[in-house]
Amino acid sequence: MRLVAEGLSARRGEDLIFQDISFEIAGGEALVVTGANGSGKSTLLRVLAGLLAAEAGTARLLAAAQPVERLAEAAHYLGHRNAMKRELTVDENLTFWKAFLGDFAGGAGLSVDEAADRVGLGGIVHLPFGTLSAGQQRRMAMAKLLVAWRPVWILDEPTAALDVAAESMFAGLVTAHLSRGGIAIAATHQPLGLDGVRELRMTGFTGVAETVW
Ligand SMILES: Nc1ncnc2c1ncn2[C@@H]1O[C@H](COP(=O)(O)OP(=O)(O)OP(=O)(O)O)[C@@H](O)[C@H]1O
Repeated sequence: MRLVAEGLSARRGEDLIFQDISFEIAGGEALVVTGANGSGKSTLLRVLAGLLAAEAGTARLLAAAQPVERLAEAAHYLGHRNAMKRELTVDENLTFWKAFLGDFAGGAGLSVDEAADRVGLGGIVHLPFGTLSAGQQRRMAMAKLLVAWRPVWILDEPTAALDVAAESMFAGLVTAHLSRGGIAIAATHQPLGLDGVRELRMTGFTGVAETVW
């Protein structure tokens, strides 16, 4: 499996945020996206996740398991927000995501209870998500990655609000995902505690006039 991005450019409003970004990631590899605030990390991840149209370029997953029309079909996206309903319990939220996302070919997600155990929160799946601490909420959002098998993980600041123990737990989740042949792309200001990770450094391109193209 390979994720191939070629000539990606993106615009927010009138502004060109970045241009001509190309990279290739094989199964089992991770790419960390770094750069200053506003340099376009989240924008790039949103383009990869299919949430924002690219101005130019393509991102494709070449997978042996099944033909992939859109990268988003094979990807989990964990954004700044946790994408959980506050008034539903942890169990109800994760059960929804498990059914909604389904499994991509070549793998199977964990049960809700197993996923909660894996993020160290096994005893509290009956609680409304909104009653959890910020760090617990983030851990539960990570459990979403585990309940449905998707080979590509797209992660925006995944370890914000996590304590040191949770950071190392998360590094373990990503390492296990890579060892299953998965791919991880993470924007971060903090080291993720992963070995041998490639870096894509965003330098920013905001405010450049269209005529510069
Ligand atoms: N919805 C939007 N409309 C217009 N401009 C936007 C929008 N969202 C982001 N931008 C602009 O796009 C640029 C890149 O933002 P982006 O969130 O991708 O950066 P980032 O590298 O992820 O930043 P941070 O490290 O602060 O999270 C910024 O100049 C931002 O102001």
